[in-house]
Amino acid sequence: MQYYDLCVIGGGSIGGIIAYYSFRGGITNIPVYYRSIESVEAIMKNGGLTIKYGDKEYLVPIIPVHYTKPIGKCRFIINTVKAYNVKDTINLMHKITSEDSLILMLQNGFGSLELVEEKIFNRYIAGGVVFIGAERINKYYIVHHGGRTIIAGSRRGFTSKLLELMNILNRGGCDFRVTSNIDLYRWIKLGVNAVINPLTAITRSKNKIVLTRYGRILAEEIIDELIIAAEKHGFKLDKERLLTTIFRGSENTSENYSSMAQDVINNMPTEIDYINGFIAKHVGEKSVNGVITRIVHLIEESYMKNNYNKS
Ligand SMILES: NC(=O)C1=CN([C@@H]2O[C@H](COP(=O)(O)OP(=O)(O)OC[C@H]3O[C@@H](n4cnc5c(N)ncnc54)[C@H](O)[C@@H]3O)[C@@H](O)[C@H]2O)C=CC1
Ligand SMILES: CC(C)(CO)C(=O)C(=O)O
Repeated sequence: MQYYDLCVIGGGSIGGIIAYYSFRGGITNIPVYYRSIESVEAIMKNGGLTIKYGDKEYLVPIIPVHYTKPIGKCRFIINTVKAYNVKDTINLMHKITSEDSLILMLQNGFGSLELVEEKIFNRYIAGGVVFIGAERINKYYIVHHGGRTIIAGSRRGFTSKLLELMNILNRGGCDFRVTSNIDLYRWIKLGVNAVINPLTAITRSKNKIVLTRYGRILAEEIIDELIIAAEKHGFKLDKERLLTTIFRGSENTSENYSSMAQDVINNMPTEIDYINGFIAKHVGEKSVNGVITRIVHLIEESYMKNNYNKS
């Protein structure tokens, strides 16, 4: 059985960026698991992934693998598929891990980490929040639009494995930090995503749309409800600090189309149920977050075939 230091599941925008930082951090053989065979072939032909960061392009020589054909076990597994695809990767995660492996889930919103914690035992499991803007232009070309921070932590108690992963990614230039209170950061990141993602998706705009007059008004309305939801889970969030974080995040990734705007532009499903839909579940479906969730679902229905008759 072949052993690898680090594998990525889901070679999209963030998966590609993780491969980039890992390679620069000294990991040379990085299996990246793809859902489509066309992606595997395109990346082989290109000799790896091309990552554009600033005005430079870097070729990252990964090992592209189809997710149905695992090639060995991994010490670190970074899962970067969309939240609604996580359930399809459970089997793969079982196959490519041993009891010594650490799985890091990097999905936005709430639900993905919980699902993996529920389904996978005898493994180290952590969650992380990503403050990086990235865009997949084609199957092998990804643009890094800014931000470089990832905060990670395990809800199953401290593990030094996260510090090992931190060393690799820090060496590669990623500002990867480890926290003992990952849920606090997940709530803060939920605030960032609950504002930036739907506003950019509805308007098909870059992240800087949030900095406009109406972007700021809606941000406040969304955040007021998030604070109520967080309180129900025992987290007291400060509104002004949260808004500052959100507006700073929009500035740092101003030229990025958020992951949800990219979904809408590419006629793909969105993660709205894991973000604003999750908040609406706590504060009522008639809330601002409830309305935003339904508007994004309406937009999805406008392009997802055969959905028009669904109730
Ligand atoms: N793009 C961004 O700027 C940011 C994204 N995020 C979050 O990171 C996560 C990933 O987002 P993106 O990279 O933008 O998504 P993406 O859609 O670009 O990439 C996800 C990839 O996973 C692949 N995939 C789906 N099912 C699979 C399977 N069973 N096996 C292997 N691969 C599979 C898809 O084909 C796709 O290429 C999301 O939860 C998103 O919210 C967080 C921060 C920033
Ligand atoms: C940080 C941000 C807002 C970057 O665009 C993001 O998390 C996303 O696009 O999903």
